[in-house]
Amino acid sequence: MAKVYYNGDVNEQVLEGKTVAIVGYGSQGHAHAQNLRESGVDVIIGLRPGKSWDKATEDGFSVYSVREASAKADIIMILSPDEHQPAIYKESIEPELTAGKALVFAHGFNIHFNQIVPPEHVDVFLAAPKGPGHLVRRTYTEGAGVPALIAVYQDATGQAKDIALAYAKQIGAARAGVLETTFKEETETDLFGEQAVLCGGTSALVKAGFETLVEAGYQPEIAYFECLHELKLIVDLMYEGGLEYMRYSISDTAQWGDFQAGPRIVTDETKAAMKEILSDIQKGKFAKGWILENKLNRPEYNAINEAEKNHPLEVVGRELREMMPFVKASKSKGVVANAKN
Ligand SMILES: NC(=O)C1=CN([C@@H]2O[C@H](COP(=O)(O)OP(=O)(O)OC[C@H]3O[C@@H](n4cnc5c(N)ncnc54)[C@H](OP(=O)(O)O)[C@@H]3O)[C@@H](O)[C@H]2O)C=CC1
Ligand SMILES: CC[C@](O)(C(C)=O)C(=O)O
Ligand SMILES: [Mg+2]
Ligand SMILES: [Mg+2]
Repeated sequence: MAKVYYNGDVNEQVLEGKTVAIVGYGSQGHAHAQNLRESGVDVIIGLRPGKSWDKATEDGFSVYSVREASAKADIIMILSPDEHQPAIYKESIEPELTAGKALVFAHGFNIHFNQIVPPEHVDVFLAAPKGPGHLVRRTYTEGAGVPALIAVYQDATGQAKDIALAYAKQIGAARAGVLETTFKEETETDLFGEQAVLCGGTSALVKAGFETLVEAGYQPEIAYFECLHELKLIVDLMYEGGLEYMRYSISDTAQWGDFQAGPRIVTDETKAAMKEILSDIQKGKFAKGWILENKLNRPEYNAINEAEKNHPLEVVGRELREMMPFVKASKSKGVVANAKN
């Protein structure tokens, strides 16, 4: 059984007297910065001039160039997009990495796939929330938290694990649970989870269900509610009490349908595809493709992104959400206001 750390297991005093620089003020960046500050940590922000710089300034932070912030900080957390991190690191962070500082990641991609190679005299660790940044922030303000993983890649000070735990605690994660892992395990499981289940698998399932109903002549609005909107309500039940609680709440008819239809949808073939996806991640094939796609300025990413925005599911969804103020309310909490460019 994995050891899970909670608030009482963690000594946050190791962060006392230390300055944390958060590089990037997007989904994870704004959440880490605001949660750490409210937990009493000294936080500064590293950015290039632009929208995020203005937002972080508006939110009351001292904002510097990434180089200046890296020079001032003891702990440098890189929360810019994975694909920009190697260049930002080389140009603005590496020159300021004096002995005893800590370089921190929320995802292990660039260390695990050797895109960033830090000097031996710094701590390198991971504090990776297992949830979207806007929920890292929202749950913190509600007195709860999103669980996180920590991992130590280099321990130059002998304190890397304690600092990692304290960091995770101060963003609110130890309210929910913090687990120790390795960069390899975090990177491979995170990529697998988002591709096969959480994002890729779920989006494809929702779209296929919607298309099946609409192609059979049913109203798109009904198909949207059935295949997308209600998914959140079902997943909320799973989140609160596992599959058992979800099945307790749904009708027996639905539960029988679940048992009968589930294995016809996710077949041995689907599982074989999942194994292939995992293998591509483990062998570095996915990473290589993503790095190349970025070098070419994302031709495929941009084309698919545009087509997806115009999918009938998205068109009808935008219209229906306009009529649901409680759904739109999440925008004012920052989910869309802080969205990526
Ligand atoms: N999104 C999530 O919820 C999760 C993300 N992670 C990890 O967290 C890290 C951050 O991801 P995420 O929060 O999605 O990132 P975002 O895409 O939200 O980050 C955007 C931020 O990075 C800044 N940025 C972009 N390029 C540069 C640059 N060249 N110099 C300085 N700042 C720059 C942007 O500023 P500007 O406005 O100037 O463009 C903006 O503030 C990644 O490692 C990711 O894998 C881990 C768990 C979940
Ligand atoms: C599920 C996607 C994620 O891994 C996350 C929010 O945890 C990400 O990279 O954004
Ligand atoms: Mg993740
Ligand atoms: Mg991820």
